[in-house]
Amino acid sequence: MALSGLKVIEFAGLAPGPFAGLILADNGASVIRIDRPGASSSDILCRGKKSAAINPKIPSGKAALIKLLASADVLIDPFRPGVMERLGLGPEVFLGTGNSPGLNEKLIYARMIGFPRAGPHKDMAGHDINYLALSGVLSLLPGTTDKPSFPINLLADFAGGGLTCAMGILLALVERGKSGRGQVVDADMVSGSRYLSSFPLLGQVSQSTHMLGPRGSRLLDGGAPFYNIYTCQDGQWMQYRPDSSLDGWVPTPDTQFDRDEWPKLKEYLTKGFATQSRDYWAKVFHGTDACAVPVLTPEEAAQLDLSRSPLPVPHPRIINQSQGSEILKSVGSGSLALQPGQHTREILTELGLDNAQLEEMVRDGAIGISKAREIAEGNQMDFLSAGFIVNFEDAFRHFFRISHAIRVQLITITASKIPPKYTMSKQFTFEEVAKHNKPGDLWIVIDAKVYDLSKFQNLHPGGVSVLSDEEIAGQDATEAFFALHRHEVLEKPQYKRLQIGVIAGEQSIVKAPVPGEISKVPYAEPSWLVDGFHSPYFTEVRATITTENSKWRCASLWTSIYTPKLRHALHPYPHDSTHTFSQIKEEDGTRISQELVDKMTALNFHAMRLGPGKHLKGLTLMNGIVKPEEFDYFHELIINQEIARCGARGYGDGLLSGKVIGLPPVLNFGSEELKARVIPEVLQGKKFICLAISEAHAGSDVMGLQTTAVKSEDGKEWIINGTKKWITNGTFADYFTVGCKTEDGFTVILVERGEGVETKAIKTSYSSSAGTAYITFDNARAPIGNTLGEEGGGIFVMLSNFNHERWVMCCSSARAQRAIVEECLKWSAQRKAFGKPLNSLAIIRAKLAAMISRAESTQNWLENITYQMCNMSYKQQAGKLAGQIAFLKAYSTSCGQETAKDAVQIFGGRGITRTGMGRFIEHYHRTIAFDALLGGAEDVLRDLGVRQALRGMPKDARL
Ligand code: HEM
Repeated sequence: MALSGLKVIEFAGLAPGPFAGLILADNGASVIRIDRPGASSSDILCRGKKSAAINPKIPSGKAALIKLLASADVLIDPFRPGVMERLGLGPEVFLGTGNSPGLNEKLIYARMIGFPRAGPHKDMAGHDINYLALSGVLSLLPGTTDKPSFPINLLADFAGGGLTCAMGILLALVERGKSGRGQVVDADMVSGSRYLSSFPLLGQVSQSTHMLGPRGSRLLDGGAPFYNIYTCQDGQWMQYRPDSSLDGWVPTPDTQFDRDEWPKLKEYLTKGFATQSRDYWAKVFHGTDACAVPVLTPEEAAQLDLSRSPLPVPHPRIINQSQGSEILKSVGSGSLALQPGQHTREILTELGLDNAQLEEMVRDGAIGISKAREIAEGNQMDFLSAGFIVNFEDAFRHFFRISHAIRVQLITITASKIPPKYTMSKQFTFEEVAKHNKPGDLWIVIDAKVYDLSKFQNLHPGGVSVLSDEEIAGQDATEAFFALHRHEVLEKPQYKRLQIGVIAGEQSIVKAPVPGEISKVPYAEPSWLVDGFHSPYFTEVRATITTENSKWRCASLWTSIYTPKLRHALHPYPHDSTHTFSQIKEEDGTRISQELVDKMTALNFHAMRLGPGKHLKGLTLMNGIVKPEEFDYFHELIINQEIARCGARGYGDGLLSGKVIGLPPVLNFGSEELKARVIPEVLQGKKFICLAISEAHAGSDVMGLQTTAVKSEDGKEWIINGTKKWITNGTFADYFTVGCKTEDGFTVILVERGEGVETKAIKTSYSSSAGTAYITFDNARAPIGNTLGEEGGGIFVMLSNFNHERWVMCCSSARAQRAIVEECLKWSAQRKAFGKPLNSLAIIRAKLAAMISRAESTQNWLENITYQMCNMSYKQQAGKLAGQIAFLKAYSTSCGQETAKDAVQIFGGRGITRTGMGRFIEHYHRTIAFDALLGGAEDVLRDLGVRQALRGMPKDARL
């Protein structure tokens, strides 16, 4: 194609810039749209383009953009004057100035703005209608006598703007072919509209008679009866330059240009056309030179188009560019939706950036990587789901490959796209459904709802043959469906739309899980949340809060997280209601947004995660649902368990787990000055902190750590050297609570991010949403006042911290096991093997029994220890509970590992598949190893517990 090999970088903007890019893409150019990370896009002019989400305000993002532009042919700048310059991406950077060379002097730097760049309106915001108004063209357009009307946004945005800009780019390319140099193309919509309107504007200047007179009286603005639109009998219109006669007054050939006769001629034509339908008149005039044609709808126009496509095809056609396949291929070469960041990884990898660099850029907010794979899969599934126009193009592309015949049929279907044939509440009988039992006319019933899969069948990820099976097509496929799909499949908008009605007199029985609702599945909730059960620990006061646990989730924190509006703001790419925020984050690995951190701050969530204590004084907790002085470890237990409920392990840690383990040493052992400075900003989510103990050299063995801290000559600072590994939240932390070897032994020091501190991401088996880091301290400095506890007394600081940290892990582990129990109970009931539900097999029941027992025993032991914590001082806890908690931690994670293993056996292949029925099992099985290591490996902890017990043995104890 004409522009093959041309690399175009288009900064995302409104209609004109994207249209210029579209013209280039349609003609073979590779167009990359640059979006802002986290932005959403409703741009439909994205056919054949790719998207990279890059933030030029972050240094690494800017560097990547410069690299990209240094190898590009064309840049499309849609911003107001000065924006690109302020970003350091102005034309001079690439094209050079008189004195200094540019980075890419072949670049064609196309600038598309509204008002002329040098005029008085240059800095004002505007839209098509404003540019048209200032161009002088709007005042010439038809309308009523007192004001003109405007042709939607076609004139300034597209004709005077995008098209003109594309023409400028082509001219510059021709020029570059001669000179070898690129240049700036300066296109503004006011000037473009004026140029485009040369005919009427020149007509005005030359005082052409056609252009004279008030609006509505001139040749081309509705004045002339023969340049007009007439309503026919059926309410449709004819556009007409006539040549006819009628009773009474009869126009003569001279009447046409006799302006005094125009009113009569108009009336004559108006009455005449109203006597017959539009299609009647269309037939009368067809094939004549009367210049009268019907006014078509876009769908009808599509039928007449050579391409037979409802999508406008690139034009003009260039000789040798075959009008059939080439054009259609280019129309079908992209979707009407382009996800911001969909191709970031691909584009930047091509540019030479490696995965580690990309990960780091994601964390820095320099780039956004949307879930391209899912989107690609989504596109596949989305085709034609309900004849929605946005899906049409993919469907078209898909079918185009299959056969011409189907393609034509498809166009017919989608051209009449809009009103769905049925509403979701339309009632059918099983007999009616049964008639639709063939490919192409295929309905099924799932849980009393009727789905029309005729258009979806070829796009079904499980294939078409399963759907056309005689036991499925036209039948009640509820059982077959739930054996193979999670319920949330039906909740996804693209599949929900397949529902065309319900079965009369039948009730749906499958209930979609509602976030925040208490599960009715046995053992899916701890007993104190289950109706009819009692607890010694969850008192009336606490129970109100806890049994309204769902309220906690629904009404406060979780609503903030899951509210669709917020979710949209936080995560702009499309997803359905059940594909929760946490799952998305877990998958894309980006860190939680500041907006979410702030929402949590508003509830004082960060403070509550540190347990009861002075730090809560004066705070309003959870919108006042619990008083600071009443807040105890049971409340904190609930918080920890609610976080675990999201079933996204890395994301859970990304919700600032680093603070839960990194801040207590400051809280309990920091100087007053340090506490006053650090604690408020961390609890308010303004700064992030992590605990940096483990190293490549030593993990559970803290005394084997090799990071050193020595005092500076003046004795005022620590100078720290060494490395730390597997540090949760480390990639984005501002503060590091660091375990160091010092002269006196082991000392804990608070180090601030600054010179000598470097962090980089470590890829682990869970999500990089957790910000797991490798840290290097290279002569990093910290004031002596940042010492936490005694010099050489670090082990004491850490021991008391370990208790809390391990207990938090036990809370999460108990909850996570329960979620797996629920999954397994549901799956074994709905999955059939050897003709019976899985749960009819004794071996499966034995596995369930073991899982339930493990989850229950972990929770019950946990509650007992929590009760002890509520009744002991921090110091007493350190002395008495270290062993208990170490045992529980080792027990719960070993239970978790067993449960993960059993669950995979129950789920079979699905248990190791990242999507579909077993996705939570796969996730748990993959990430449980973390829990078994963090806070001390299981064997180390057990041994610690026994040693503590041995120390407590009475000297006189004898058998
Ligand atoms: C509204 C109707 C249906 C929709 C929207 C639908 C959608 C899907 C989706 C999205 C998948 C991908 C699986 C996943 O990752 O979860 C899938 C897989 C599958 N579907 Fe369907 N489906 C429907 C009906 C059916 C029916 C009635 C059958 C009949 C047996 C069926 C059989 C399958 C099979 C065998 C797979 C592959 C499962 C696997 O890989 O484990 N589907 N379907």
